[in-house]
Amino acid sequence: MGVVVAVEGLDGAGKATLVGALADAALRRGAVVETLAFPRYDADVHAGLAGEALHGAHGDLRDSVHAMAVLFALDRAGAAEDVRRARATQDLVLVDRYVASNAAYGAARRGEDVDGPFVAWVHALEVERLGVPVPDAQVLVRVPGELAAQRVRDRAAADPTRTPDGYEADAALQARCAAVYDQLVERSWLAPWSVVGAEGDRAEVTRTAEAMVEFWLSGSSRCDVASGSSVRSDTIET
Ligand SMILES: Nc1ncnc2c1ncn2[C@@H]1O[C@H](COP(=O)(O)OP(=O)(O)O)[C@@H](O)[C@H]1O
Ligand SMILES: Cc1cn([C@H]2C[C@H](O)[C@@H](COP(=O)(O)OP(=O)(O)O)O2)c(=O)[nH]c1=O
Repeated sequence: MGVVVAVEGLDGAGKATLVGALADAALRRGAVVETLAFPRYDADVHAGLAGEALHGAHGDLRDSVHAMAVLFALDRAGAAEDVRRARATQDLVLVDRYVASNAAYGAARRGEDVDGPFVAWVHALEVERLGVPVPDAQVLVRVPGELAAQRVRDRAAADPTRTPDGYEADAALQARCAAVYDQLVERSWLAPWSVVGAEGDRAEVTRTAEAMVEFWLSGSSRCDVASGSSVRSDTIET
C-alpha cells in the first residue's frame, strides 16, 4: 500500500516543480512512483469546462463558486478509481492539487474562513458523497503572494498558451486563498500537512524533496531535514 501525497499552494507557488523533485527523489531511492495532476483539463469534460470558464467561456458559469467547485469535484470523482489503484500498486502517489484546492479557492472566493460553510460543504461533497479518496499527507508550498504572481506573469510571458486565468489574475483572491490554506494546515484538515517554502534554489528544492520522500517511505516518526532547508514538518504524523 503506497502513500498518497497531495501538493497544494497558490498558482505559481512551485507545486509542479516540487512534485517533479519529489518524483525524482523517490525514483533515486528505488521507489515506484505515479504522478497525477488536477484539474485534468484534457482528460475530463468537467475539468475542461471549468478551465474554459476560467478563461471567460460559458457565460456566467465562473461567477458561481459552487458550480465551479462541483466541476472540479466531478473531475476528481472520475479519477477516484485511478487514485485507489495507484495507492494499491505504487510506493508513492503524488497529486498536484487535490481536494484542498477546492476548499481553499472556494472559501477564498466567498470571503469565508476555514470554519465557514464552504469548507464543510467541500468535504461533504467530495469525500462523503463522491467518494474521492482522502490523501495520506498534504504539502503546502508556501511562498509570498507577490513571488507566486510574478512567476505566473513570467510563465505567461514565456509561453503564450499560459495566459493567466480569472483566478490567477486576481491578486486579492490569491491573498485570501493563502490565508485559507494556512488555516487548513493549522487544522490538519483532511490529512496531516507539512509546509515547504519554495523561494530557494533548485538544489534546496532537491534537498527538501529528498527529506520528505525519506520521511514518507520510511514511515519514520519525524522528518529530519538538513539545516537551511525550508520544510516544516511538525504537522506530519505517521
Ligand atoms: N524554488 C524555486 N526557485 C526558483 N524558481 C522556481 C522554484 N519553484 C518553481 N519555480 C519556477 O516558478 C514557476 C512556477 O512554478 P510551478 O512549479 O509551475 O508552479 P505551480 O505548479 O505552483 O503553478 C516556474 O517557472 C518554475 O520554474
Ligand atoms: C484542482 C482545483 C483547482 N482550482 C483552481 C485553482 C487554480 O486557480 C485553477 C486552475 O488550476 P491550476 O492548477 O492552476 O491549473 P493550470 O495551472 O494548469 O491552469 O483552478 C479550484 O478552485 N479547485 C480545484 O479543485
